[in-house]
Amino acid sequence: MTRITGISLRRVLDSRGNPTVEADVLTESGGFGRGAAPSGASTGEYEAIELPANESIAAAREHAVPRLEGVYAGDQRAVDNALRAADGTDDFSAIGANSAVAISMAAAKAAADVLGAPLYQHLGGAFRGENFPIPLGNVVGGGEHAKEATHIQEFLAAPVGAPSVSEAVFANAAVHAAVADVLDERGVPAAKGDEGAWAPPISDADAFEVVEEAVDRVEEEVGFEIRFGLDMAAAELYDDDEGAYVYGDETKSTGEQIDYVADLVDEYDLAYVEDPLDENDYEAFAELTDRVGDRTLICGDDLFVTNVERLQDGIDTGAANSILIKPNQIGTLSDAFDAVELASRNGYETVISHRSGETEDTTIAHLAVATDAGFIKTGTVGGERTAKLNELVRIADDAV
Ligand SMILES: C=C(OP(=O)(O)O)C(=O)O
Ligand SMILES: [Mg+2]
Repeated sequence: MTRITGISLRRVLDSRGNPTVEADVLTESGGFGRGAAPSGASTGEYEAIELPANESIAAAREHAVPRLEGVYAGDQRAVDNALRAADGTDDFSAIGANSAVAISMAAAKAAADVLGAPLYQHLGGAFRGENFPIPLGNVVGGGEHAKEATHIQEFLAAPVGAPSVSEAVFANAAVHAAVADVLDERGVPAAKGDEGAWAPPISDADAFEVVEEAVDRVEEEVGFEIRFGLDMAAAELYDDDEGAYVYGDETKSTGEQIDYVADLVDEYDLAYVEDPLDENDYEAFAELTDRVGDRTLICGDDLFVTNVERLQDGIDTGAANSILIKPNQIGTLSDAFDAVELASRNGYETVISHRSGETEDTTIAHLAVATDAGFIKTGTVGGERTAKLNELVRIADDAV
């Protein structure tokens, strides 16, 4: 029933207005699935390769589509193995991770369609957990996502005490609105960055104050615990030649960066810190995790790039206690699942994530529920972000 009979690939717009790959998968019994690739701006050095959309589409049409016809979409590993075989490299540099992930997600949706199950149920199976992920909501940001804003890439609301997904999602939106109020009261104008977070021209130190104030206001209003966290995207701050982290005119050695982050964790009771150190520095990650890993999540994004080999290195060295999962970093849903499984087996928390360039695709909301992930990071406002957040609300409401 789920045998693939056709795959169409096309260029569509992503949220930055750049071309990205969309895939449609059809099965012999009329099943249909559509997936679209997201795209990063602060990409990790070890990610699978995204090709220009038209090149990726041409290569996938030539090498992947003929191999996939006849494969069962319901057998996700067979689909993803066929994608890997068609590509022939270990980083999807031949057909592009953008076509690969779009097809991988579209096949999963086509199979779910045939089976008459919601995607999270198809991916997670009958015995998936009953938990829902806590959404981490980007409310202030800069770095590679906005010019003339904070050096730290993302300040993320974390509604850890929310009684439901819906209340968590609305709490993050309220923090986003409260940040606008606090900035307004301080006379700070703010545009928005790539993910819809406010991108004010203020120092990182001021941003901590603004976000703390906004979180406190909303916490009081909703009556449950809201903390916040960061994505420091420190590989973008790290200068190899200087051997230091560069914050405008200031620099910090690796030791100073570890002290800085450890102090921030304690001063602001941070729930989460993603990529606090350079993507090549497992040792520094391990030192920081040793210091604060008992009271916060130290998450590897650029460090692990959803790659089981890099995650295993992290497990072996004690680097981080959590992993960001971005399917397009590795190219297929099977690879993303393998990373989740290895993480879970070793006590690492999993955070399913969007990219800064997104589409209306909602696969990651289903993936987060299917894998019983503790968190999902998919923005706060903006159509390409609310597409996932609203899908999460629908899943919780059993209305997909
Ligand atoms: C979502 C992120 O940004 P990008 O997609 O630009 O890598 C991130 O770094 O976690
Ligand atoms: Mg990141």
